[in-house]
Amino acid sequence: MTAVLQAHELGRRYGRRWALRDCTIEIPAGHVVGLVGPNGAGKTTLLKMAAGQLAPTSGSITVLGGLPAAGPAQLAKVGFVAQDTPVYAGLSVADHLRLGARLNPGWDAALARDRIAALGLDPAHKAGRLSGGQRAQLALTLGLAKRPEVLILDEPVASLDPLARREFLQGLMEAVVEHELSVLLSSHLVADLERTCDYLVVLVDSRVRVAGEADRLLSTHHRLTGPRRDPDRLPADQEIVSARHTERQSTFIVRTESPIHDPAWTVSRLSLEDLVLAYMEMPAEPRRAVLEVQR
Ligand SMILES: Nc1ncnc2c1ncn2[C@@H]1O[C@H](COP(=O)(O)OP(=O)(O)OP(=O)(O)O)[C@@H](O)[C@H]1O
Repeated sequence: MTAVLQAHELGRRYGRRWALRDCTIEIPAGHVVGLVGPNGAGKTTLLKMAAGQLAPTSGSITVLGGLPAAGPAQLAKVGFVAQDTPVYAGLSVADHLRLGARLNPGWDAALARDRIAALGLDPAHKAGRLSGGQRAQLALTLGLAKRPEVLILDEPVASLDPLARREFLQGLMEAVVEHELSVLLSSHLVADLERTCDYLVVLVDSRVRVAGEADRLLSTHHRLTGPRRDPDRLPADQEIVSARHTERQSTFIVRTESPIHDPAWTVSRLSLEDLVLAYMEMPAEPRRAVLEVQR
């Protein structure tokens, strides 16, 4: 199956500063992919390169096997909803749908109309008078009605309250199931991604720290708690993501494919949030660095 996004040593620099560097990644199609990382990590930079709005400084990127924005066919396959829910304040909801129909050859007018009705939005309402949540829903509707194969959403829920956030993500999940599309979505809030995403990419300081299917990441990462131990005495196949020590006790988060039999450890599973936070806190050059978990 063609990868939804494939990048090889991809990098983007602004002046002398790298916003994204050495990004080598292959994300299979058919997932809801969460791109997570703190402010300034490089999420928007990666998504804009995938959408063809920004050219790489180095390396290469393909989306569904094609170069981003390489022509009408590629443009039709990829929907992009930029940060801050881009709608035109002076245009009505109906105007937005007309514009969408004009600009997109594969426009699904029935989908757009039905979704707007289901959301209870008045087609005559000006977008500038909609709430943040309603604007986000309008932008999502435009992205979905284009009927892309992959929908890229940059921080779609950042400005929404928890209820609007949940409604937005629920609507997105329903659309994913109904239209069988892949989704790439960025957020700095892990809790949003926990319910929504089945594939995760963690970006910190312009580098990919870890990437992989959520289930697989969860089954290969463990928290070990036990008597204080030097990290160098852990088996070589246990890659250390984080280590904390008190005078008597050590707690490690490790990644390993092998079962852990050491009776000295209490082994516990991680939540996705624990896992992401551990990678966010991981120093850039840890002992036995874990850079990527890819499948
Ligand atoms: N147009 C630009 N000119 C100069 N530097 C930029 C530009 N756009 C982004 N950067 C820098 O590149 C880095 C990555 O930015 P990017 O917007 O990709 O991060 P992000 O992870 O999306 O952050 P956020 O969560 O705050 O949206 C940051 O240090 C940012 O300051």
